Amino acid sequence: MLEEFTIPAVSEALRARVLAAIDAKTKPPGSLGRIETLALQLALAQGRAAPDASAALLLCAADHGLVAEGVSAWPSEVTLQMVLNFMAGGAAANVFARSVGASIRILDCGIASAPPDHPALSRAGIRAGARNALRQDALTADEVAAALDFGARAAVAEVEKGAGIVALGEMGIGNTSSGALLAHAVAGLPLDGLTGAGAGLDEAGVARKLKVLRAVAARRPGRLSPFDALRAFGGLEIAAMAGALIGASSARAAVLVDGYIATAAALVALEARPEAAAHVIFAHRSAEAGHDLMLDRLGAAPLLDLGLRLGEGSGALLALPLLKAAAAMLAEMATFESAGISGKEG
Ligand SMILES: O=C(O)c1ccc[n+]([C@@H]2O[C@H](COP(=O)([O-])O)[C@@H](O)[C@H]2O)c1
Ligand SMILES: Cc1cc2nc[nH]c2cc1C
Repeated sequence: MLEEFTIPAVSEALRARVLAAIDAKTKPPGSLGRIETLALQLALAQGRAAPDASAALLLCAADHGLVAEGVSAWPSEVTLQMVLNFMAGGAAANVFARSVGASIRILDCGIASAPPDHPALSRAGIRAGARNALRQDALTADEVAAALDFGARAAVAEVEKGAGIVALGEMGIGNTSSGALLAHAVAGLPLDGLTGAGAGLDEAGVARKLKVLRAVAARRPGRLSPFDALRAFGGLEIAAMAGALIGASSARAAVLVDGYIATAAALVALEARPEAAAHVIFAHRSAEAGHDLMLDRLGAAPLLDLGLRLGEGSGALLALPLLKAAAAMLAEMATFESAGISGKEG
């Protein structure tokens, strides 16, 4: 998967240097807890002792033919309508991005009806939505490869424009179904534990969704490779996020993963490219059932637990100030020596 995007190995010399720099700051060793490990992770991911916390959110949007089977409380048109909202600056993602100083690039990875041109929009031009995965594979091999490549190149472009952190968020009615199916097929997690309300199904709706997902999974039973799972279950935005994770890692950025669907993309990408793990930070624990199963499988300790289940990168943007604080700690905090403070006794 994306072999041309090679991910540099973490420098052990840099690790020692950054750990020493953190311990030289005016605080008892370890007293900034997770902020210290975040600072180290940012530095190692970026390959520099003074990491950059400027962030770009890739907002990956696409549609899903499986919505025809009643797996979402919302119609597919809402994907495009929300993308128009992103363009107008009115969505939660826009509000939070403005409040934390992150940029947003909207990626039309395969929306059923194309949005109008906009300076913040890039188009994949692959296909207008994934096929109905109950009837046939959601994507062809060429479509998966193109979506991975589109995401990887979009991420590299953001790093080249100056982002040290690439945040991954999405918009796609029906995409919790793809997320559940991918986590089931790639990681062997149980489908019933992975199936939740998504954007607002009631109890009967969740039961219907689980029935559909079981039937979809039965069409492609057993464990699948990350690539084959994306073919079978889609979606284009999830493949693009998986590609973006690999692309951003290859370009020496940290990757900030949003909620349930972005984590499914990370599960797929890290199964294919485990060497990217050093770059990946999980922003929050979503309220969507099954997110904790994915996070546990990844050995991830998300930064926030706020009961969020929106998507669109909202949780990643809310976690960003913690990363900014970690980078600022490394860059700006005085050392015992510079501040003339006595060292610890004993
Ligand atoms: O990020 C999450 O944890 C999350 C959890 C549930 C739903 N969503 C959002 O809701 C949409 C998918 O929900 P659904 O029910 O249509 O599959 C999609 O646009 C996601 O951004 C997002
Ligand atoms: C309104 C709405 C906004 C969203 N943002 C991300 N997923 C979403 C799903 C819905 C339904």
